[in-house]
Amino acid sequence: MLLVHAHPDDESITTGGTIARYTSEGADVTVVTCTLGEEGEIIPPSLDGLGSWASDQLGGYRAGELASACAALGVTRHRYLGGIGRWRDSGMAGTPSAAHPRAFSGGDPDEQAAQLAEILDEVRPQVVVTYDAFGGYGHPDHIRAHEITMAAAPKAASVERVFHTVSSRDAVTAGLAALRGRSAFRVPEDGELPVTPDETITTVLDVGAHIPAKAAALRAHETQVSVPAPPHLADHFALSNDVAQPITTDEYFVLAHGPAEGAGADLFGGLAR
Ligand SMILES: CC(=O)N[C@H]1[C@@H](O[C@@H]2[C@H](O)[C@H](O)[C@@H](O)[C@H](O)[C@H]2O)O[C@H](CO)[C@@H](O)[C@@H]1O
Ligand SMILES: [Zn+2]
Repeated sequence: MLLVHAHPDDESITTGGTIARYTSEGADVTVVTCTLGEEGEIIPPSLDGLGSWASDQLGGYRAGELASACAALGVTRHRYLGGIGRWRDSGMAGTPSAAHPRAFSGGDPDEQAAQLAEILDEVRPQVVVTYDAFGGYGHPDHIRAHEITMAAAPKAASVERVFHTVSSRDAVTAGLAALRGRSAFRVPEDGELPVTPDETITTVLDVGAHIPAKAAALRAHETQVSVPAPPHLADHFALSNDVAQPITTDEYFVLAHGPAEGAGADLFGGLAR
């Protein structure tokens, strides 16, 4: 399996349970991260001086967070698209950082797809995972990660399936309902978080046994993610916007390429392993 993510933290937020489950089952799992997350906000006040508005050292710091998160998930190998530092976090849609000469979303998509194809040829994954066409929630780097993955992965000789990682409307609604009145974070209204209608989801992967590993990986991204401290059950987290998001015991996917037979509860279902 190979997963293509835009920033350090996405691998844990959207697919942390999936990575932990498959590595625990002995699968070879590669994470490709396209940027260093240089334009991120910073949660701990003591680390604020790392920000792009100050010393601009956040990218290097997040590389360390990512290494810790990958270790917590048992990731087999990690690659930066084009090599570490080649592409820079573009910032949220409409922010000036998109004009940076190394901004990922402003780069040549053909060059970026070729860089990904090089990693696919090296690693030879059976299954590839990335975001849907909206990038999950519209971040320009997530959208570009989707675009280059869909350009490169279906053509790669080893790739049998490509999935989009999505959030289930029903699971998010139920998760938020269980948080109301007991979370230190703001619990959003139904419909406020970007979700996928459950009738379009093709694969529901049970990751309930791997929530501790996912929570440890989320906590490794201390500049981006807050997870309630134990002994609280790690059933939710918040980003720097302090908006509660449920940690669900399933992770959800839409099959975008390859055979559907056997893929309902296992990304490798029905494939020779
Ligand atoms: C999960 C994810 O993709 N995070 C991105 C995102 O960070 C968000 C952004 O700073 C937003 O302004 C905040 O309100 C929100 O809380 C953050 O999660 O965008 C960052 C800048 O491109 C990126 O570094 C971060 O990884
Ligand atoms: Zn991201």
